[in-house]
Amino acid sequence: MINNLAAKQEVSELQDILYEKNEGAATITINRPKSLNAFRGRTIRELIWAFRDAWDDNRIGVVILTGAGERAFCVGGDQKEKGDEGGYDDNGGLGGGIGLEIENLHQIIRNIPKPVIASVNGYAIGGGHVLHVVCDLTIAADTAKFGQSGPKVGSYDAGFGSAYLARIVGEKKAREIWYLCEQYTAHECKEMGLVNKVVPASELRQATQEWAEKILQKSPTALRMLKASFNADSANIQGISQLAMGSLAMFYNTPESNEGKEAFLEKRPVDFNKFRV
Ligand SMILES: CC(C)(COP(=O)(O)OP(=O)(O)OC[C@H]1O[C@@H](n2cnc3c(N)ncnc32)[C@H](O)[C@@H]1OP(=O)(O)O)[C@@H](O)C(=O)NCCC(=O)NCCSC(=O)CCC(=O)c1ccccc1C(=O)O
Repeated sequence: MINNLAAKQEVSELQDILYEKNEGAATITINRPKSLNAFRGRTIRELIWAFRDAWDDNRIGVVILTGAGERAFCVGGDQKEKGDEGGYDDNGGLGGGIGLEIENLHQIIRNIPKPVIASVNGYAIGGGHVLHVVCDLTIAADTAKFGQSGPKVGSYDAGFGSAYLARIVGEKKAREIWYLCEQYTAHECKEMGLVNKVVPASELRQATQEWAEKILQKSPTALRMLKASFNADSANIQGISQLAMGSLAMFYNTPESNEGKEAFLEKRPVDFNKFRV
């Protein structure tokens, strides 16, 4: 898996996340609010490092993942950091060849033997939506918005982002989410079984804390084994995820994918018609 000593050297100073530990709970906050907490290569490396640290620390029994500011949890890959020739290359993190170790991040969220709560404080879009999907539990502010956007911007997560999503919301709904790229309210997501609890935005922090405290009162071994059991049923998606990220690396090198990215950055309507041949 991941050598956390090497990772620690690489992220010796956290720039893109905040990380705090308090009475058994570790809170990881994606801290790029100016970009609506979009992630770049460094962000993913820092997230992996923090999850690994929480894994190694026996005093930690629950992990909370959230976003800084009031607008966003995370809106996926930072389109402004994406190069013309294949992914989010910023000198490292070549997992899957897309310049982001996103597969490793999904794996560590799933495999850390402690419950992970996504505390969704705003937009959870694209790769940011996938992050809450792979967390064990999701508590959302009533102002939060959820959705996938890949096919609008020339991207996709055809691993846990699609196959595991379908297990949660059902095949039809998962296809709708990806094919139409619409946004859904927190209450709509609760109805789909995609969100566990919705609270007023001003109560999100407190509600998340209360769930963390309830989890901390439970047997850590029982929770560890239950999480392993829940994971076992969807473990085959890891192989699909490898294929998906490998194909994404090749897709990012195409004019079709670039059209999606450029249209978003230039704030103009996208034109994929020329690729329907
Ligand atoms: C999130 C929005 C719906 C918010 O809309 P709105 O409220 O109108 O605000 P904006 O004015 O659009 O945005 C404010 C400000 O933030 C910048 N910004 C927003 N999103 C991004 C981003 N992803 N990267 C960089 N910057 C972003 C925006 O440009 C504005 O800045 P200004 O300087 O003021 O112009 C809306 O913003 C939106 O739809 N954003 C795009 C979200 C997106 O496309 N995310 C990536 C999707 S890719 C995907 O879904 C599948 C792929 C995937 O999951 C994945 C898998 C493996 C690796 C990476 C990814 C990945 O996510 O890329």
